[in-house]
Amino acid sequence: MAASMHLCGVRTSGLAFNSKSIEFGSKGLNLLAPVLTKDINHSCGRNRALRVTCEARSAELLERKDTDTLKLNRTETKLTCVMKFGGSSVASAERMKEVANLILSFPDEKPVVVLSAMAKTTNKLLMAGEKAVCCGVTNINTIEELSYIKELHIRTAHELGVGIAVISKHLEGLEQLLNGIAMMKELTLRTRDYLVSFGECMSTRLFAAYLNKIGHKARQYDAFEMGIITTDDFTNADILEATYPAVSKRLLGDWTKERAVPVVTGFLGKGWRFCAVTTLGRGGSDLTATTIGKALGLREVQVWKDVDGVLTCDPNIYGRAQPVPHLTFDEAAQLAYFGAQVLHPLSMRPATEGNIPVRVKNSYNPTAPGTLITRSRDMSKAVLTSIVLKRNVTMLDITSNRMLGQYGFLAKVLSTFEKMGISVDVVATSEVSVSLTLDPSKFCSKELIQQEINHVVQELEKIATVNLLQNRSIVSLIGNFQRSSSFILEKGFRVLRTNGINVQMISQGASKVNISLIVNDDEAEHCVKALHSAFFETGTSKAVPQIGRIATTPLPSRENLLVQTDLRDLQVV
Ligand SMILES: Nc1ncnc2c1ncn2[C@@H]1O[C@H](COP(=O)(O)OP(=O)(O)O)[C@@H](O)[C@H]1O
Ligand SMILES: N[C@@H](CC(=O)OP(=O)(O)O)C(=O)O
Repeated sequence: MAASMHLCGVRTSGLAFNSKSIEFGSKGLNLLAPVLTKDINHSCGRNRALRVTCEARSAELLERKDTDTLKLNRTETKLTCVMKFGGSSVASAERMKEVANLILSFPDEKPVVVLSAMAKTTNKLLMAGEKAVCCGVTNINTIEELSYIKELHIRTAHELGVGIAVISKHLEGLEQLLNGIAMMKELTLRTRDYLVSFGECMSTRLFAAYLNKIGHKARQYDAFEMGIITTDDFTNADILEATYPAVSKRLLGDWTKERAVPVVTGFLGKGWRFCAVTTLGRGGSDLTATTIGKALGLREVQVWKDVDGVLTCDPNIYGRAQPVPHLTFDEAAQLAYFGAQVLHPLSMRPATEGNIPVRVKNSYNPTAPGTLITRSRDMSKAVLTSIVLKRNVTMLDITSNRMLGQYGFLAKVLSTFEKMGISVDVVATSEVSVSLTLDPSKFCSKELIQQEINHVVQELEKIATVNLLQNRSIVSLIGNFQRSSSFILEKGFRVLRTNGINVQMISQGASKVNISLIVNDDEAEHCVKALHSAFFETGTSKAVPQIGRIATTPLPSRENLLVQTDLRDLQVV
């Protein structure tokens, strides 16, 4: 067996598997073996033939007990942390220079740098792609977003003094791709991912070239050639376990040979089956950062933004938002999941698994302490931590036509969503009815959202009466509900009643760090402001006047509030 094989098309010691063949390199066998079963489950789904082949080869792999295992001793690495800079932090040549200075101002840190595309680039690329579909091949150069992207990157190269050679191939490639889209008159999800990848590929090349120019050795990496292996879910791919050893081997291997700062594209990966470029969902560079942090077992992951850390609410909704000094992984994950744009919803997963602290910092204000996210924190004085708003949610009230047993009914309802690939955010049940919310932003196709919703309603109407309620918002309160739920609810509902806001559902997660309220979209911002004023601007958010527990049984009538739980940590009462 060859010592060096292809890992999803990437030349590396390890394994390659696709729908037709699976091959294993002699190096890295033991390293990859323990993770393979998880990846097989994740990726093969119901493809039985593929699963059987994968499992057979996995067993063979484990039996061989190859002694030529790579010794990737974590303690040998001098790489200390990940520093991830978002689009706002690398928006211009001037910002890139500031970021370079910032990195150099920590001489003891040996960071892996992860960058997003320059601000606005991803949106402009997507817009250019949409326009290319219908503008005709001869009119590509009239797409103003293409001109904007070219102009921005060429100007940045000049201002950094690095010459445009580092990005000229990508600029040409981008134009060719848009031509192809115009010719085909279609933009598939796969092409969309390839299209947006140009943003990160160019920002990292410019930045690495600049570091080299100022005498600080740097090496640029495309994540999809570095071992970030994902599912093939274009536009929303999930990281596979095989990523960790592959990334570790590649980065540590190179670092051992030459101490050059790795500058890695955020947001991107390589789909395991088709070997095509994938993306991790909008804001996915945070997930790249924590994935690398876990892969290398680093001391800390820093995500540098344009705000002083995670704030008590979205500053775009309410200007009086304040930084939250300390959060647990669980709190941060809930906050991100329920819509706080500041962190990617899945970014806390690798950090939690690897127990790697995450620090959210402001690249515009580096001396601000930021937010530290760790496994645990002193919760004795914590009450409410943050308020998050997720708009444009659809709510369904589903009542059984027949008096089916609750378990059978619930199973049928949920399997309808499973079959249609629609994820449910929060769910509430009583004996014969279920209420749940759907997040339209998670639907596969923006154009088909209404069609998909109508379809799901039609399916559910075969077994139930369905009431569709659109234009709802989820207002999530993140805090210490283990200790002070009665206080938060009592105070929160008083505020809502005084402000005439009607709450239509309540949801408490089993992890006891969040309660979500469903309100009308047009009342949601007012709701956030009123709650923020009451909890964060009167000095009561830190004091716990009473200790209480929330009842988790549904209230008797659907006309009343429903107490429920979100599906990810379903709590049975
Ligand atoms: N609770 C919150 N705390 C901090 N920022 C928030 C919050 N909710 C929304 N935001 C928004 O998230 C932005 C930062 O996230 P993002 O745009 O992904 O940054 P970057 O592109 O630099 O990674 C902030 O500018 C802010 O407007
Ligand atoms: N450029 C991608 C990935 C990303 O993470 O960006 P940012 O760090 O600027 O949110 C996006 O816009 O979604």
